[in-house]
Amino acid sequence: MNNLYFIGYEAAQQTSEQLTEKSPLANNEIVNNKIVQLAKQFDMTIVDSGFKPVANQIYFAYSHPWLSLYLELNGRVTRLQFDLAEGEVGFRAARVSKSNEVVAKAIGCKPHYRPKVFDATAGMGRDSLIMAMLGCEVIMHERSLPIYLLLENALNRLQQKWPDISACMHLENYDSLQVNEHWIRERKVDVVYLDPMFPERKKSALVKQEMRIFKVLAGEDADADQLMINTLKSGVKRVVVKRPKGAEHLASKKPNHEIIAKKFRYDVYLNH
Ligand SMILES: C[S@@+](CC[C@H](N)C(=O)[O-])C[C@H]1O[C@@H](n2cnc3c(N)ncnc32)[C@H](O)[C@@H]1O
Repeated sequence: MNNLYFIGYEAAQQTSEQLTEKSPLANNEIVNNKIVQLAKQFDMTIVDSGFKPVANQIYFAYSHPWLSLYLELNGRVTRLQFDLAEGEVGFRAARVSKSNEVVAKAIGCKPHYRPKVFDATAGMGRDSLIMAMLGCEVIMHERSLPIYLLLENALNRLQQKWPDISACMHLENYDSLQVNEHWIRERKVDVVYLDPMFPERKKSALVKQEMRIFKVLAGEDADADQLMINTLKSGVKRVVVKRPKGAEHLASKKPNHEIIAKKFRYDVYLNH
């Protein structure tokens, strides 16, 4: 998946037929500037009219302030955008309860203490948002470039709505497997949070086409055990792993304790 193409926002349609229509780049300065800037930064091609979407190629469209990704999967072109401040995600985030959130217990929040968290598998940024809402500083790593770009765009929109919260969320396009003891110490990380993909999620959450596309972009996270081993070696005080109920422990490491939530569980490891 090395080829990423930008299309103008006029081309931001949802079906293959519509995508093949003539679609000149929008005559809109903000939109054009944003597309040109991203295309330059990430070495992408700008496609502005009369193209056919190719299976497994990723297309982006920017319609200020939304970045959308289009991917053809099984003959259907689907659009993917990330919400943080908007929709259900924003609604839930606005109602975060400082005392009742399960994640607050898992990461070790206390009445006058908020840990600095490193979310090593940022994804759609939803868990990071909840932790930032709880008052934590969160460093977020996402290694998939398309997912990173969508998340960065969602964070930009979050900044308009909740600037104080977005100021606590620091996203980097980086592979967390590279993180070591020195980095953890230098960035003053108290807790590492891991939520790698889990194949069995296919049956439940991944039924939606958007979630299938997310999985194509992120892959299976087959190296999650290695990430866990590296994380424990980094000497961080606490590691929290989000797992589906009934799943094995990452790297077969038994946690110090488990917190069971409605749909998943948290494995908590304390590093002494
Ligand atoms: C299940 S999703 C995380 C969902 C996230 N907790 C949320 O609330 O939206 C897993 C994400 O972690 C990313 N990921 C997996 N291993 C990684 C690594 N070693 N470094 C950076 N990102 C990683 C994947 O690309 C994927 O986007």
